[in-house]
Amino acid sequence: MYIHQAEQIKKIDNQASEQGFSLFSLMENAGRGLFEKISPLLKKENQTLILCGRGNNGGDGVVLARYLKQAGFHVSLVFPLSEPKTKTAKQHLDYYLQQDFTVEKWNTNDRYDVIIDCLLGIGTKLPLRSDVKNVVSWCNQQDALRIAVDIPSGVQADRGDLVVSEESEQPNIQLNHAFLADYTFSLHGYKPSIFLLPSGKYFGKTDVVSIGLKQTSNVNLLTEESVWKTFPKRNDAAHKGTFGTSLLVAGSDEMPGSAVLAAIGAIRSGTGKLIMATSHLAATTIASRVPEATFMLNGLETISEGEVPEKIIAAGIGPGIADITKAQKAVDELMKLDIPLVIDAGALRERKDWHARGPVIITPHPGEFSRLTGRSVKEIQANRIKLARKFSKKYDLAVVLKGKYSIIAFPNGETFVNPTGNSGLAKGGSGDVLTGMLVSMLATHDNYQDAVKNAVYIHGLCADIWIEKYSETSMVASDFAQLLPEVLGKIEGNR
Ligand SMILES: NC(=O)C1=CN([C@@H]2O[C@H](COP(=O)(O)OP(=O)(O)OC[C@H]3O[C@@H](n4cnc5c(N)ncnc54)[C@H](O)[C@@H]3O)[C@@H](O)[C@H]2O)[C@H](O)CC1
Ligand SMILES: [K+]
Repeated sequence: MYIHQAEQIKKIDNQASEQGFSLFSLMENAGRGLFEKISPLLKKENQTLILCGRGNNGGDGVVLARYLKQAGFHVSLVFPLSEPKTKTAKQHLDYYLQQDFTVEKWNTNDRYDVIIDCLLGIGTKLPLRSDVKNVVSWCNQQDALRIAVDIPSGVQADRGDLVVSEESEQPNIQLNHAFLADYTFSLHGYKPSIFLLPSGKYFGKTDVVSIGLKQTSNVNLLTEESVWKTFPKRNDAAHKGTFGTSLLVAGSDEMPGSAVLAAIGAIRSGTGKLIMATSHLAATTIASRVPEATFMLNGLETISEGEVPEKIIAAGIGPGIADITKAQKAVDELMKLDIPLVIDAGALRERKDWHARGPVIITPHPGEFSRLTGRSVKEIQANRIKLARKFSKKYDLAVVLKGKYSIIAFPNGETFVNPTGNSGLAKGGSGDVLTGMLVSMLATHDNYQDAVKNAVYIHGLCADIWIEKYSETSMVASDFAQLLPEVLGKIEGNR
C-alpha cells in the first residue's frame, strides 16, 4: 500500500495533465469515487451538509454533491469561506449549477445528520485561519456523522503537528484544531499524516478512493502478505549451521534482564546458534532462561579490544549496556566485519563515522533519535517519516524509528510504515526483544531489508495477538517467549 507525500501527488497530477488527463477529469473521478464509498453510509432521509473550501478539495465536494443529489439524497452544498477560486473547482461548480442544483447559504442553527468536510486538502499550510477554525469547531460540536475528504481540514498531508504555535504542546484532541472525522476517504492514496501524531487521531476509519492515477511511491505500508512472501523457508536437511550464528553484545551486572529479553527475541526467531557477549552475572541469568545460548564472558570488554567471535553472520549491540565508552569501541570493531549490525540502546550514540563494511541498522525510540539528530522529540514525532529518511540517506544506514507506526527507512530511499503494534509495547524491554529478533532474522534472511521489515512487523503483531485475549496494560516483554511461536506459526502457516 503506497503512502504519498503532497509534493509527489502534485508531480503525478502535473504529469497526468501533460499526458492529456485533465485535472477536470481527475476531480470528476474523485467525486464519483467518493460517491461510491460515501453513499452506502447515508440514509435517503438524512440531511447532509457538504462544506467546501476555495481550493480543489472544495471542487471534489462539488462533484460529490452532484452525484448525491442525482441519486436522490438531501444535500446542502455550502461555501462557508466564500466561492471557489481554482479553475477546475469553478468549472465543476458551473456544471453543477447548470444541472439546476443550487448552492445554499450556511445557517449555523440548522441541524444535519452528516457533515462532509471538503474545506482544505493537501494545500493546507498551518496555522489555520480563524474563519476555518470557526467552521471546524462548529462541525466538531454537531451531533452528526463526520466524513473528511482526502484529509481532515486542519491536518497537513506530510506532518503530524496541527497548530504551528505553542498550543500544539497540548496533545489532546482540541475541538478547533482540526475536523474530527469518523471516516476519511483519501484520494489516490494515504498521506503520511494518517500515521503521525497527533494528526492521526483526527482521521477516524480510513479508506482510499482511486482516481485513475499511476500508483508509485517509495513510502509503503508494510503488509502481512509481504511478510509471508519473504519469510525464509526451513528445509528438512537444515542443521544448526544452516541458519547461522548470531552475536548479541548485551547486558551488564546492572541490567541483566535486557540481555535475557534480547536473547529470547533472538532464540525464538530462527537463528541457528546464539552467542551472548555479556558479563558473568548476566550470563548466569540468561543461561537459566535461554539455555540454548552460549557465552563470551566479559564480552563487551573483549570485543572492544578487537577480539570478535568467529563465524558470526549477524550482530547486535546495545541492550542493557552501561559502559558507553566501551560500547562505542565495540561498535567500531563490529563495523569492521562484513555482516549486518544492529545498534541499539546503550550503544546508540552520536558518531562522526557511521561507515561500516556491512549494513548498519539503528533502532532509536524518539528520545534516542532526538539525541542523535539534535532535534526535539516534538519535531521528530511531527515529522517521523521525513526525518528518518533524511538520517538514513545522510549516514547510509537503515533507521528503525520506533513508536506507534514504526518507520523503517533504508538508504536507497525505500521507506516503510509498520501498522502493527499497540501500547502493550510501550514498556521497558520490548525494544530489547526487537533487537534480538532483528539480529536473528538478519542471520536467517538472504535480504537484509526483508529481515528488518519482517522483524518489525512480527514484533508488533505479537502485541496485536496478545490483546485479542488480554489487555495492553498487562503485556510484558517476557510474553514474547510465548507469543513468538504463536505468531511465527501463523506467518509460516500462511507462507
Ligand atoms: N491527485 C489528487 O489526489 C487530486 C486531488 N484533488 C483534490 O485537491 C486537493 C488539493 O487542492 P489544492 O487546491 O491544491 O488545495 P486545497 O484544496 O487544500 O486548498 C487550498 C486553499 O486553502 C487555502 N489554505 C491553505 N491553508 C490554509 C489555512 N491554514 N487556513 C485557511 N486557508 C488555507 C489556500 O489559500 C487555498 O486557497 C486535494 O487535497 C484533493 O482533495 C483534486 O480534486 C484531483 C487530483
Ligand atoms: K478536507
